[in-house]
Amino acid sequence: MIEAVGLTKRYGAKTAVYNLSFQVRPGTVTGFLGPNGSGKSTTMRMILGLDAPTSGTATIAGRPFRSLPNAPRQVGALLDAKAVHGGRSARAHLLSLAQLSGIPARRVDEVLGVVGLQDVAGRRSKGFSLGMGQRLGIASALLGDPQVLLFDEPVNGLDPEGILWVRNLMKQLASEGRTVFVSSHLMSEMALTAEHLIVIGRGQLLADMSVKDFISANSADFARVRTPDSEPEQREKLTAAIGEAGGQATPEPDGALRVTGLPLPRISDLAHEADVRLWELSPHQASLEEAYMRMTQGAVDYRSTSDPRAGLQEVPAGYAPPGYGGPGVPGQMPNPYAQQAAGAVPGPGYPPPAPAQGHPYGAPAPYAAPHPYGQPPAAPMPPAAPVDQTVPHTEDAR
Ligand SMILES: Nc1ncnc2c1ncn2[C@@H]1O[C@H](COP(=O)(O)OP(=O)(O)OP(=O)(O)O)[C@@H](O)[C@H]1O
Repeated sequence: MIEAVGLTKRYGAKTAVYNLSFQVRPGTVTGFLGPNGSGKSTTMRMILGLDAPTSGTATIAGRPFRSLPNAPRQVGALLDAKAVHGGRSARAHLLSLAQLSGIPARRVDEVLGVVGLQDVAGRRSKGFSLGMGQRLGIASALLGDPQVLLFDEPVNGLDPEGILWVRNLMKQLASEGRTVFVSSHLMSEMALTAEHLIVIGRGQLLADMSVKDFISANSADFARVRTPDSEPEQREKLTAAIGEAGGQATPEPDGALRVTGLPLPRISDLAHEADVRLWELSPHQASLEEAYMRMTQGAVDYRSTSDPRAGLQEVPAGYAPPGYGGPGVPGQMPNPYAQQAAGAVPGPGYPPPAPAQGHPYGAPAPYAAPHPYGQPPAAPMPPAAPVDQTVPHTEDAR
């Protein structure tokens, strides 16, 4: 299990991560979502001991990464697929990692097979495509047959077949009881891959819940209702009738109404009673992408001037307040730190910097594993051989 408790990271005046607490449990794929610059990579780096938290802790199996015995056998990560010596072949790269971590050389060919790079294993990695580089990175992460895996944007640059392969691999790894924590910008992909989500915005926790609950909590099923475009008074009449009946009707950018709080038959009856003709009355269930955009619309740092979110409804109270104080979302999976998050309410611009807390492990160590390439993993990944106890622990190997 991965656990973050009160994790905070400041870079000078910039607060990249603030008071983040969550758990990533084994046996499921947990997606890590957040807009650009929201602190996902920083969080992953802190979990992997590559960055020292300003305050708070990040542990794996109860220990900080750097104090894990034989960390490369327990934790595998893909942070930056380009973190490979381009002059080395894929096999040589993996062999050097294996040797530094006391992993038997035969494991290299096993993971090359798992990621589908066996035919190009002798080629220098600088000639690899983005997707091949991703596969090599995934191979590095799998090398130690770890129980805990972190992947930062693993499908970056992959073609549809590669994306499907990564999806199957993540699910398979989780089904083997491993802890799989994966960040992605691709919501549709995350909806198909992850069962659980941790969503952050501007470094703070916005949600910690199942994909299903996230969608229903943030999409609040609604009806799309359309009245004749040329008769705006019909729309106004219906809006008033819906309001009197206890529903909410808000205009959509295309002129339709988004109605919540009333079932479809009731809306139909109200329209009939008000003598309003309907051109459309349809149920709507939001996608993960839509739910995500609603949840994070207040937490986006970088936004185009023609942002399609402009037309989205306000986030309901208690979902993503300006200060991102806490989840407070119906159906949310219990987060043991919810109380803490709810109490934080740091407001715009984050709270004043807390006194820096020395990190016991000093400077970052390189751990970034490169990426993979390959066919769908038909068979479970072969286990690595037992650890060779004669090899000294080299946790900084990666
Ligand atoms: N070494 C650093 N020095 C200063 N600021 C940093 C550093 N690393 C990250 N940041 C800042 O911290 C914030 C969070 O960055 P981070 O890369 O963790 O976000 P992210 O969610 O991974 O973004 P993306 O989805 O775009 O990769 C950003 O504003 C970023 O500019």
